[in-house]
Amino acid sequence: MSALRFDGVSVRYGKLTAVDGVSLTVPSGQVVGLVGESGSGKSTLARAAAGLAPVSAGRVLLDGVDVRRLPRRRPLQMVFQDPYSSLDPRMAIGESIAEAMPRRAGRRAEVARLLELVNLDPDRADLLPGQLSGGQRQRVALARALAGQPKVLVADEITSALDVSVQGAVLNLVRDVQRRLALSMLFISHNLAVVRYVSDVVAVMYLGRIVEAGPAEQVLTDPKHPYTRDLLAAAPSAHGTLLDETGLDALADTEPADPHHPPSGCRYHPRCPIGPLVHPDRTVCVTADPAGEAADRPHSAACHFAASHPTRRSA
Ligand SMILES: Nc1ncnc2c1ncn2[C@@H]1O[C@H](COP(=O)(O)OP(=O)(O)OP(=O)(O)O)[C@@H](O)[C@H]1O
Repeated sequence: MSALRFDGVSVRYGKLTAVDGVSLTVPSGQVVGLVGESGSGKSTLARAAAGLAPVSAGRVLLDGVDVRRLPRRRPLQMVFQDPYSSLDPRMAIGESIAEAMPRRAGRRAEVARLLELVNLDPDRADLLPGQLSGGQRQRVALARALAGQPKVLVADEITSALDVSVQGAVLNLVRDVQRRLALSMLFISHNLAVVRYVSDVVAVMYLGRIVEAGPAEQVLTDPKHPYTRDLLAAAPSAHGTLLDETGLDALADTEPADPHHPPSGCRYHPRCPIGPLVHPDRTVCVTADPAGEAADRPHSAACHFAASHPTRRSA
């Protein structure tokens, strides 16, 4: 089992800081669900873990080792929204899986074992990805990721492009495999119900920063940060079934955030229902960055006034 740690990680694309000084740990054998609106930096953080995004500050550590120093066949593998990003459409699925294996010996048997692990018939190893359904292709992408014998999986919106009818099955499979192999997993989804279903810990991202993190149930039933509360309020089905759409993007009746011009102080202050919009004396929200408040406590929120406002549960 291995822990993945982001240690003050920033990623810049030109003048845009997509990820800004993020510190977050994915503990051994646990699932950390990462949520936030589109453009908050979730995929960029995931890509930084896999060495696919340019880290301009900080480090990503796997068991204390900088991921930039890991061998090419990394103990960290990614599964993406679109399985075609890891599967060659002209290559038989068995070959795609075999190609990702560290050793040549015993590949055929290992391909069969992996196909069985993801509930696919090993006799279908000669099919091309285009001959499978979307859900089956995503199972193959998972098998290919597992072929690299990872310790950590990074899953980025892996069910979002699938038919609603197969999302639950793929999700169950991923959760089952994660538990069986005791993998550590960073799991990204815009669907709060999906994140709740698989995650031990939930981290909430806003404009490149983690604004709240803690045990999944606590964050989702007793959110501390006004942004998390607004997200949950905009997603009434967060506690509903897996198949409900949660509509994270429906949040803003206020001005959406512009990552090119992040606000001063707390980045949520122009939209915040407990900030200077409503309490003009709360100038600290405009002048001081509350990032320090989100230290490595079990349940932390980067907000100057989180403590002075009752949570939903106690309200
Ligand atoms: N390769 C890139 N070059 C320039 N800007 C990028 C690049 N990748 C991402 N960005 C920008 O970085 C910010 C964060 O994007 P990112 O895709 O990480 O967000 P996200 O939370 O995953 O959103 P989504 O849910 O829509 O995928 C956005 O403003 C995006 O436009």
